[in-house]
Order: sequence, then C-alpha cells, then structure tokens
Amino acid sequence: MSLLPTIQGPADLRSLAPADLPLLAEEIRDFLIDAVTRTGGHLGPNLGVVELTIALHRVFDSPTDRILWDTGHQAYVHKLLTGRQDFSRLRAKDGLSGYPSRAESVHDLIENSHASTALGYADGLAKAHQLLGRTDRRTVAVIGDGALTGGLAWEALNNIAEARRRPLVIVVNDNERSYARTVGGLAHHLATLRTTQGYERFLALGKGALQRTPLVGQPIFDALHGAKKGFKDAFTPQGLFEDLGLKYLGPIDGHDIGAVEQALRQARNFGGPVIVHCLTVKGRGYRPAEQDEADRFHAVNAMDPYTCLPVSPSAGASWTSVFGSELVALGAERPDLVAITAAMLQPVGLAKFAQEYPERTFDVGIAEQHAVASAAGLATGGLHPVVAVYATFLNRAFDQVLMDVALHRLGVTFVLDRAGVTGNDGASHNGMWDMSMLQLVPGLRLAAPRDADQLRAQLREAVAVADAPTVLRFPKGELGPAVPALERIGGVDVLQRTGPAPEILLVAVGSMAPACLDAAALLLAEGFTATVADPRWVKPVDPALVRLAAAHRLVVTVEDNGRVGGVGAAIAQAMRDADVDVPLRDLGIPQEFLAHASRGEILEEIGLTGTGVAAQTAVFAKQLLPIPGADPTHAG
Ligand SMILES: Cc1ncc(C[n+]2csc(CCOP(=O)(O)OP(=O)(O)O)c2C)c(N)n1
Ligand SMILES: CC(=O)[C@@H](O)[C@H](O)COP(=O)(O)O
Ligand SMILES: [Mg+2]
Repeated sequence: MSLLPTIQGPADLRSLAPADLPLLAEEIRDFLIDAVTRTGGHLGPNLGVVELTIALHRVFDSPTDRILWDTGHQAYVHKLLTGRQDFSRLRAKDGLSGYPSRAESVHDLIENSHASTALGYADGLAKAHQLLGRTDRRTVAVIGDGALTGGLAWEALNNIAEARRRPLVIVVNDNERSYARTVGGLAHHLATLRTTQGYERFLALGKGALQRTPLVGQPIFDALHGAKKGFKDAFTPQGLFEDLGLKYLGPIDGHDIGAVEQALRQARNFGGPVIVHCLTVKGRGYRPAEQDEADRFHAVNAMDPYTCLPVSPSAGASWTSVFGSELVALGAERPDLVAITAAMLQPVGLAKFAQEYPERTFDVGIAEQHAVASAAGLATGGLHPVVAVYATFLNRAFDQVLMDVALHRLGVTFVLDRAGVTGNDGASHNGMWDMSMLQLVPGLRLAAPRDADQLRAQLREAVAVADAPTVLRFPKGELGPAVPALERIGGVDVLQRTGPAPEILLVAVGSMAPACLDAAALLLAEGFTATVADPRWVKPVDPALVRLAAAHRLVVTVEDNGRVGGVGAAIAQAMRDADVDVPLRDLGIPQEFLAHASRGEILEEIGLTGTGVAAQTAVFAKQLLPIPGADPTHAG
C-alpha cells in the first residue's frame, strides 16, 4: 500500500518506522516528477529536499515549531506532508500556490518569494518566543546556498550570532546551485567544508563520538564541539560560521534521513543558534534533472517526463531572447559594455553575452543591492554596466539606483524582465512596482518597448546615455507581432487614428499597445474615435505627449504596472503642470497583491485587454464627453 496518501499531517509522518521512510521518499519523488511535469514548477529544488523535509517534520512539531522556507520555491514536499496532495492545479488559478501560503495552511508562514529573508524572520521570531517565554516553540529556517549569498541573510546572521542563548536552527540546504552553480567566496567556503579530506576523516570520527555521547546541552556540546573546532581548524579553514559565534553541525548527507534527523535533534536540543549544513543534490532522483548542467530543472514548464519536451513549445521569440541577442551585437560595438546578473544569467538572457564576453559578465549571486552598487563602481571606472534583473527583484535595490547611480549621474542601464503581471508565481513576483518606484528617481529615464524593434532601438538609446540611469522594462514570455508607427511626434509614436479628429487619446505603455489598438477598433464601433500613441520613454513625460493630449477631449492611459504613482499619474501631473485641462483616466494593475493565476487570466480580470480597455474607456467617454448637439450645461 502507498504510504504518501496516509500522511495527512506531520503526526502521521512521525508514526512511521524509520524503515518505511526510504519508500516514502521514493513515492514523493515519483509524485513530484509526475505532478510537476504536468503543471510546470520548481521540480529540481523540490526533488533535492525530499529527505530533508521528511526529517524536519519528524524532528520538529510544526506548527508549534515554525519551519521557515527561504524563497519558498522548495516547499512542495512540505506541502505534501502537511495535508496538501492535490497538485493538479499547482500555481494555477484557484490551485495550490507555488510558494508557502498562510491561506492554505497553518504550517506556512513566509509567502514572499524574494530570496534571503528567512533568517531575518527567524531572528525576529526567535526573539519573540524568548521575550514571551514561549520556550516550547522552536524556530527553524531552511535556506539554500544560493539565498545565502544575499546580503540580507548576513545581516540576520550577524544578529543571530549575537544571542548565544537564543535557540534557533538554521538548515543550510547546500546543493551548490542557485540556477547555475552558486558563485562567490561563500560558495568556495562551503565547498571547502564539504571536501577537505582531513575534515571528512575527523567528521567520521566526530560523528561516531557524537552518536555514542548523546548531547545533553551546551557544556557537552561545547566540549565536543570545541574539540571538533580544534581539529577542524587544524584540518580546515576557519569555520566562517563558527567565527561568527554560531555552532556548526555538518556537513550532513542531506539525503540520509537518519543522519539529518540526528543532526536536527542535536540542534533542537542546543540552547542557542545552530547551523546544520546539509549537502543535497538539486534534481535528485530524476536523471534528466541531475544531468542538466544549466539549472538542474530549477523551474520547468509542463513537459513530457520521459522526453522532457515541452507540452506547449514556444512559437516565437521571447522578449528575453531579443534583448540577449541585441546586447551581444552591442557588445561588439561597445567594448565598454559589461553585464551584471544576480544569479540568473540564463533566465534574464545574458547567457550569450557571457559566452561571447566572459570577462565582461559578472554574476554577483542573489545580491541585487550589490549588483547595483557594483554597477555604480563599474560606471565610475569608465564602463557602462547593463544590470539585468526581474522587475520585482529590483525593489530591494531601490536605494542603490537612487543614491549610488542617479545621485552620481552614472550611466547604468537596467533591463527589467518579467515586468508587469507575471501571474503563476503569485503576488511577490508580479513586476508591478517599477514604473511607480522609479518615477521618484531624478534624472532616470524609463522606457517600455512595445515590440522587438522598439526593444532593440531603445536598448541602443539607453546604453548611449552616459550621465544618468536608464531603464527598459518588458513582460514575461513571447513577443507579439511588430507594432509599426504612423508617425513620430517628438519622442511619441502615433500608432493609430480611427477618425479625422479623434476625441480620445489612448496612451499605450509598452506591451499594452496591441490591447489599445484592439480597444480603438471596438470604440469606433461605439461611435468614439481615438488616437493610439506610444510614449516610448515614459519618464520623463515627453512634452509632445502633453501637447497631443491637449488636442483631445479625453485621455486614457494604459499600463502593465500598478496604478499608484505609475505612468498615468505622471502624465496627469505633467498635464496639470502645463495647464492642459483635459480629463484623464488611468488604467493599470490595481494596487493589490494579486492571487496567482496565468498572466492572461489576470489581465482579463483587471481589464487590461482590448475589450477591457474599450469597455472602461466607453464608460469614461459617456460620462465625460459632451454628446454632440446636447445641452452643454448638462454633463453627458
Ligand atoms: C531577491 C531574489 N532574487 C532572485 C530570485 C530568483 N531565484 C529564485 S530561486 C533562486 C535560486 C535559489 O538558490 P538556492 O537558495 O540555493 O535554492 P535552491 O533552488 O538551490 O534550492 C533565485 C536566484 C529570488 N527569488 N529572489
Ligand atoms: C523562485 C523564483 O524566484 C524563480 O525561480 C522564479 O519562479 C522563476 O520565474 P520564471 O519562471 O518566470 O523565470
Ligand atoms: Mg542551492
């Protein structure tokens, strides 16, 4: 009989005999491969934490003990073991979230999929438990080696190490990879801990000693650990963690449930912060993933589990691939161009540039703040950095954009992929913040290309600016067809006019151009004529756009960004400043955390489609445009 269906919660797991656990692990792996190849999702990360998660839920009593997942993309096994085994709509509308979700389970806490935050939560939670006398509740944070390259994690470790008597268990899930291999000095240090021969011999000796001498708390542990530390320092480099004042247990084979359980029990019973360093394999147990050098199937689309061929092959070019190819061409023309990624070389389209110009490509780890600060340094040194990140991840580096790049008038270009609604990755992944946040940055120039031609052109325009930050932003996925302009007025492209003297100006921001063209056609059928214009560079607002607005009777702006402080708000302000008294309505993403669903479903729901824009604009027009021949004293 299968074991997995009998596990409705951690208590059922703890009642299993150790001899049953390898079979359960095998069933979980089979489940993950079958389910996640059907829906798409984070297959590789979750295959790597099967045994680790089983051990965690056998040693700790969730939800009394809190298990915090950093980034959260590796929490599928945690979900399976805490009563959620219907993965049929994983990451789909009304289905399971791809990340922990408090709405789904009391066992979940951190929903934010931005890396390197779990240790911060853990530090705070452990302080709360101590302050409130909750000595029966333990705090456990699971963080990947990739997430551990984020500065936030080290800010937390600095504080965690301060309190030698505050219980806190940190499990480092070390699979040597983010997407690609984890980079930087920390990765080398972890590798040293893993591979130093002397330490391994000592480890075998130490493990035996620890097994024979059950830990009875700090004194014994210190004695043993002191000896271990002494030996270790003799055989291996100073334990980075121990030098911070954190007790270190490991490295442990993260696929040996018994060994992980033993280490977790020792850590659980210790009276202060402990690091349990587990070695795992991303994609473990699924050969195609184990053999994938690119990213070990970090995030897969729906695919055939045997051939690994995608269920829905992508038809055309993606925004990302067009950007990547154009940057390679530019790299040949501009030897001063350098590229920076925050552990996402392939996903942001820099793989080709890295192949062509390895010495001009920098992977800084999951460290967006450092990415931008180092870009400021590179620009100061006479180079022109191109920082490629997902739009939502630039949030955490806002101060570096503002104070390190813009204040110093440095030529740095930011390319924001996954801008706008991304959808299936949930609220923390939608790139709906950048065109609001970046409005605040003096001197920054922001472009939203509408198609491949504009992406290429505007990338060239951006890297030509040497004294200010420039930003390009575009959505996830495939490019639509080219959207030619009828004419360019100033910097504004007029894409369509549906009448000789159109009443409505539809301002189409970037990827919203096709929807606005569809809307203009639908509005004409309702008797309203419209001009569709693409501002191209949305910051600063082009005076030509303000003049164009003055020639219409209603302005409707349409952007794949949050409405608050977005492009619409900026255009309205520019019109007010120019005393252009034409009513403006701004359509955009409601300023809310959006539940996960596909990009298409969400755009439909929030009215950012042709029909949605037309319907909303028609309402505005009927309210605000005087009906021809009607009594001017009565608003139409
Ligand atoms: C701030 C931030 N930047 C980038 C990402 C994209 N991202 C998601 S998972 C991941 C790699 C995580 O590596 P690791 O922590 O080692 O976890 P693993 O997948 O190896 O289990 C990255 C870069 C993110 N979620 N958050
Ligand atoms: C967890 C994380 O942040 C990434 O893995 C993200 O889920 C990838 O998103 P894409 O699939 O859009 O590249
Ligand atoms: Mg990793």
